[in-house]
Amino acid sequence: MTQSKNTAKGTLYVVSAPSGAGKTSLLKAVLERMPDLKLSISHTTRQQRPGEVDGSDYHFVTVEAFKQMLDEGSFLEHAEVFGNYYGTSKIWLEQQLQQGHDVILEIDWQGARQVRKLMPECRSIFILPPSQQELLNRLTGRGQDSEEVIQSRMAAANQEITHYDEYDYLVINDEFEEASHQLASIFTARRLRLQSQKIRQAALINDLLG
Ligand SMILES: Nc1ncnc2c1ncn2[C@@H]1O[C@H](COP(=O)(O)OP(=O)(O)OP(=O)(O)O)[C@@H](O)[C@H]1O
Ligand SMILES: Nc1nc2c(ncn2[C@@H]2O[C@H](COP(=O)(O)O)[C@@H](O)[C@H]2O)c(=O)[nH]1
Repeated sequence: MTQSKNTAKGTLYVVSAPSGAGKTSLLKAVLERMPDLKLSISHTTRQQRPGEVDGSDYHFVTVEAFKQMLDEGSFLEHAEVFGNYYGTSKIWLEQQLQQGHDVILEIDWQGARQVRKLMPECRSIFILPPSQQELLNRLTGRGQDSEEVIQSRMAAANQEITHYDEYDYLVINDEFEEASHQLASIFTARRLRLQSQKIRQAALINDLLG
């Protein structure tokens, strides 16, 4: 049986949240449970944080290299966030989706808007912290940003949060385990759709049907 072009494709997910809300930590926990999900690694001009690995957390590039990639049309979307450039590589993403992988983009609301316009079939998820005070606690507790950077991220959080209702799903990251289960359940539910199961479970279904 030949699969139609559309059904063979993976699902694209866009995940956004104010800085410090916990999206990286939550996605890491979900990926441990669902290792076949693919997380896109963005290019950024921001400074590498202690403990971050080039090519794993981000592709850290110079402003010149970023602008060259932009001129060459290498990015699906890009944005300036907190004074640095961030972008999603187009080629890698297209290959993964074409091969049927589900891919997650961890990007800001500006990038999410661009992706929704280009790929309206994507599904988007917004993550909120339980309160402003807890967001500040998390940014401070992470211990990786200066006081000045933390203050600018708190100010930007108010702006980012106003965009929550542009997304398909909303997860409140209060208790970590519960939020990570909720996030995982979004990916799982989509995989259980009949059209998706017909592809994923083709061998089993064929066997049962005889
Ligand atoms: N539910 C939670 N309860 C308590 N602490 C949390 C929770 N979720 C995440 N954290 C902590 O909050 C801090 C910020 O989390 P994380 O780095 O994942 O945020 P982020 O949204 O990815 O931020 P950024 O956009 O700046 O990368 C980390 O120290 C993380 O361990
Ligand atoms: N539009 C895009 N936004 C991105 C991308 N990669 C990350 N981000 C967002 O930037 C901020 C800051 O992240 P940080 O790791 O420097 O704290 C956060 O909101 C990310 O979601 C991207 O490729 N495009």
